[in-house]
Amino acid sequence: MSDASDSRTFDIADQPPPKKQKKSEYEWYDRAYAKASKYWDDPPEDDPTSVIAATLEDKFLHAARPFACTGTIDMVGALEKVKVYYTGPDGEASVNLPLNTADADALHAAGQLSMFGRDGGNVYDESYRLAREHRPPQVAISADPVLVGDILPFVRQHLGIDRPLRAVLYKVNTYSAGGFFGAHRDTPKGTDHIGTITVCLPSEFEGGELVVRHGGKEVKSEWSSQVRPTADKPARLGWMFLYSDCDHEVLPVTSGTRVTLAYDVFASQGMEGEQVKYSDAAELTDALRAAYQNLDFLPDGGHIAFAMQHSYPHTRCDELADEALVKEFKGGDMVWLRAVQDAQLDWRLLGVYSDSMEDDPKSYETDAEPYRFKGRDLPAQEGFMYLQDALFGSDYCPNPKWFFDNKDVAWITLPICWGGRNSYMSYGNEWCAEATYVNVALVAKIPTAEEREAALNGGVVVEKATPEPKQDNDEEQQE
Ligand SMILES: O=C(O)CCC(=O)C(=O)O
Ligand SMILES: [Fe+2]
Repeated sequence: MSDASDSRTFDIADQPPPKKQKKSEYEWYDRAYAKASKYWDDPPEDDPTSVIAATLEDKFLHAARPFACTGTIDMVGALEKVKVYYTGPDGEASVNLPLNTADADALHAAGQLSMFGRDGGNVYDESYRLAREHRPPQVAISADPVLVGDILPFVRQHLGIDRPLRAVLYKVNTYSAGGFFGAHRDTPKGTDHIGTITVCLPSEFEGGELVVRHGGKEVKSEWSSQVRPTADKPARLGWMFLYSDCDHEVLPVTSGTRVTLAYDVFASQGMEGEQVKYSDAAELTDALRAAYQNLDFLPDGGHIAFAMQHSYPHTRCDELADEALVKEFKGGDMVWLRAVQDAQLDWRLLGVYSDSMEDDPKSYETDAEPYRFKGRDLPAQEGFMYLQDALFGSDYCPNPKWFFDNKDVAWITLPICWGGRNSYMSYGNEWCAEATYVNVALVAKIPTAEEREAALNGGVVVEKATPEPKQDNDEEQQE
């Protein structure tokens, strides 16, 4: 396992910073920051709120889910005679699997140079990505390994994804000796774009491990030794699924030619009414209820904040960002949401952004400073705001009325990555203006001890309030 600080994010703001605002408009923010930092910097051990927040953090982090899974498929039956067709310099060509050295080299030689997304377009930069590619319809495979190998049902079961998945072949990557692809996230191609599947074709190569990192953990492929046939084993395909917001890289190929199929994986939307029961959500709900009922916890009232552990694709067109976004929640984030909903807390989803990224257009470089929280050391100038108000306009438009009412914020889980504020273009394996990753925190309101006591005695249930209309926010801002 590598050091957690290895992870990098690649969203860089492409727009000018938001207009300078009058001092008075920042006051709510400074107050809230001062209050919130009480729980990040040396939380006092004799403070019940800090102790309960730490217990909750422990329980919530424990409910994390895998972010990637990997396996192999024997090349028997429908895969035994599979062919890859491609357009080469002399027209149409085809190769059999397992790839012999001459065929793998010819496939590589016929490919286009691979670019990647940066600074509002695709660039070719061999210090970051050295690979070639073929894209459909210039490439095709006679039997689809994702279907034949039943990869999608396995992924759904292993990662606890309750929606049907669809995999679309995006391209064929080839890497000769020295080839690699630096750490990146896969550019979202829509709000339903959830993951990536890479299938490694059998050929002779060494190195070229695909490494996926998330939240301080890593999953690594072992394909160079797994895919080639031996005396007693058929050739195999290696595969990996990853949530595409997770950082991943292809380590240098040390010899031979490595060939992979890259698929974009989409999750079906509109599956309401089919809620899966998460057994660990019940335990988290109980912990939240216990905290709520403990009148020593945030006695003056305030908020608890959970930074979601995955980033989510968001588009300019999402009007109801909260509702649209929670439907896309991945892994443990869905369990956390369910727990907060079941505890009937009044919650909102707020964007988590880093201003500092705007100053560093080179953060895609592999030696760039990672943007990640270290412990509870939250940088001072971070903003939390309504997604629909804040993301794409340049207006810095928080909603102090609901959120920053000068109350304490106890952070239960902290963000592990985030994008720049107002960052629209995404930086990843391909430039795409369709959607961008956002990082969000689920923030729930905790009434004062007095209010909670009254509610508990009267059996009053605290319900999620409907979001305030935008003009209310504007009025509040102008006051
Ligand atoms: O070739 C691989 O294993 C992964 C390639 C990749 O990450 C990409 O094309 O985005
Ligand atoms: Fe990738």
